[in-house]
Amino acid sequence: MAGIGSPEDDPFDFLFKIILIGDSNVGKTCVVQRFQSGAFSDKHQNTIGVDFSVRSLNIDGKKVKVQVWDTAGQERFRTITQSYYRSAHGAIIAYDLTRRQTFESVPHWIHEVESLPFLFSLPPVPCLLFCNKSDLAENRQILFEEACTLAEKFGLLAVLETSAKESRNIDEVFLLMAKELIARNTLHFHKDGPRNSFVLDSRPIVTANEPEKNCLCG
Ligand SMILES: Nc1nc2c(ncn2[C@@H]2O[C@H](COP(=O)(O)OP(=O)(O)OP(=O)(O)O)[C@@H](O)[C@H]2O)c(=O)[nH]1
Ligand SMILES: [Mg+2]
Repeated sequence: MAGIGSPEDDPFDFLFKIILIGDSNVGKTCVVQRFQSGAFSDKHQNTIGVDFSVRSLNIDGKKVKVQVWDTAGQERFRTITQSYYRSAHGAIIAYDLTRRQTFESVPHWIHEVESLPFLFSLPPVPCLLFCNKSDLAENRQILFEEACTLAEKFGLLAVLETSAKESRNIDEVFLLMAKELIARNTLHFHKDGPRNSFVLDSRPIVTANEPEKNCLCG
């Protein structure tokens, strides 16, 4: 599997493709922008289709490229966004803790992930939940404990409260997912690939152990 651009110019140890889903206006794009560039803008523009971004992380001395596909939450883009699911390694689902409706949509998003074919993961597809806008806690409509219960019920990896505005828990979301993907995937050495690199094989991968299901409560 090829990396982005020239592997010689930009070698990496791992490459993970992560799909970001959830209702419109929960702050998916703001979270990705904060993760990628450290910036936050109040200027709002709904995503049209899918936006793509990439950031390299250093995890335990390894260079990990995280490609994030930030999807539009609006219903009218659903056909386009679903076409990106199958080449993702993991899914991150977002809701807005000030709007209960966005939390009630989470089972629907989980169902979408479970019902669509993923090329690079066998079920259960690693799925992580975050509740955004924790800076607006005074308008909270969903207790964190409710989110933990839901995460446990559906076997999600973790649930985190984030704020793109105040830069809370943003890197942690992607780090948790990347670490989980490193832990659960069998890696194959590609002789012709980037120097000193292991990249994910494009076959579905069987894991020996069930991933630990965490709810980061408290
Ligand atoms: N207070 C607060 N506002 C936020 C936060 N994150 C995003 N917003 C605001 O929420 C609105 C929606 O943000 P987006 O990132 O565009 O939402 P989205 O989920 O990408 O929406 P779609 O692209 O339509 O799916 C914008 O007005 C943001 O400024 C946050 O952490 N705190
Ligand atoms: Mg968006």
